[in-house]
Amino acid sequence: MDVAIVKVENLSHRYSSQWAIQDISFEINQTGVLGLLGSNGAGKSTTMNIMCGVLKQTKGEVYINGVSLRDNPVEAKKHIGFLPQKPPLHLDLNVDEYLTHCAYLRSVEPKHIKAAVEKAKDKCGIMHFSKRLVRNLSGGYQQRLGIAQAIVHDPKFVVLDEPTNGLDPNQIVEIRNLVKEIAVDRAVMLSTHILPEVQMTCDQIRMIESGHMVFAGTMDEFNNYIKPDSLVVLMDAPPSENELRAIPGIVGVENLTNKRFRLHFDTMDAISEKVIEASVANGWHLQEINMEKSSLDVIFAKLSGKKIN
Ligand SMILES: Nc1ncnc2c1ncn2[C@@H]1O[C@H](COP(=O)(O)OP(=O)(O)OP(=O)(O)O)[C@@H](O)[C@H]1O
Repeated sequence: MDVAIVKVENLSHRYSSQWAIQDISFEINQTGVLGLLGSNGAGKSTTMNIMCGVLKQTKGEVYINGVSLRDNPVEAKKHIGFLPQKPPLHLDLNVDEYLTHCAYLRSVEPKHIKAAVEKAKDKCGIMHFSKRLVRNLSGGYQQRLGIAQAIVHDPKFVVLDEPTNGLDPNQIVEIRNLVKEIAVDRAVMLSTHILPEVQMTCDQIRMIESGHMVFAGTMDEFNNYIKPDSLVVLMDAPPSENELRAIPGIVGVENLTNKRFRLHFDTMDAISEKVIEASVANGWHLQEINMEKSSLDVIFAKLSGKKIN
């Protein structure tokens, strides 16, 4: 069986007397972007810092590519790249000097450093800035450089802490695309507060609240965490509300505007088909039919308030 890229086992951490996270467990088995969500103070940074080997956990284990971060930190860290919220840039070095320094710190073999630097620059679209001082790069290119330093040693696991923070809208789009690109052949864990960013970038979601894991699943599962219970329909020749209420599965009808109705249902079992069939059979001239899904904000709020057992 293939070894997990990351395995987190019963991770708990206490700052003085206060538990910041408790009993967090999950695995990352595939490449792609995993979003780590949670309100302020939920425990995301604590979890990420432990997973990057920056903070030593009170309890539990983290394995990176099967290597224990506690027992063999040097070996485990060869497989980890990290871009903290504040990129660790050396403003007085040029791009090549800085990346060479990072590759050296990351134990890339000296004979492979030049190629590793070129590859990271190429991946991050900063080839043309090789000799530019880091301080003279724009915010977006500094962030690209931050990502380049996180992948210069070609790690299997990369952690990015709010990588689009402080960027302008164009730079944000570019960095999101870059994050998706680097996640093609490695696992990327992304912490962000921006829910549309999560939707656009992430394949998997883990959500922490008050130090506990409250959600673990795919982006689709997160999107559908709150089951829809209504449809909005537009009909050119609508029947009475009573006739709509008589469709099997429909339990309530709201007249929204002229010819537009919200239909509440109790079970999703082929409900759209039932409405369409009734419309065709009775000549109601159905023009539009849309399932009403909860927004990410509503799902996030519901999970944030989830009771911890
Ligand atoms: N160095 C520290 N000493 C004591 N308590 C800490 C320390 N760092 C974090 N905490 C506490 O641990 C809990 C989790 O904090 P953490 O920074 O991991 O949350 P977070 O989800 O990353 O929050 P944010 O989104 O605001 O960065 C919070 O209650 C926080 O106050």
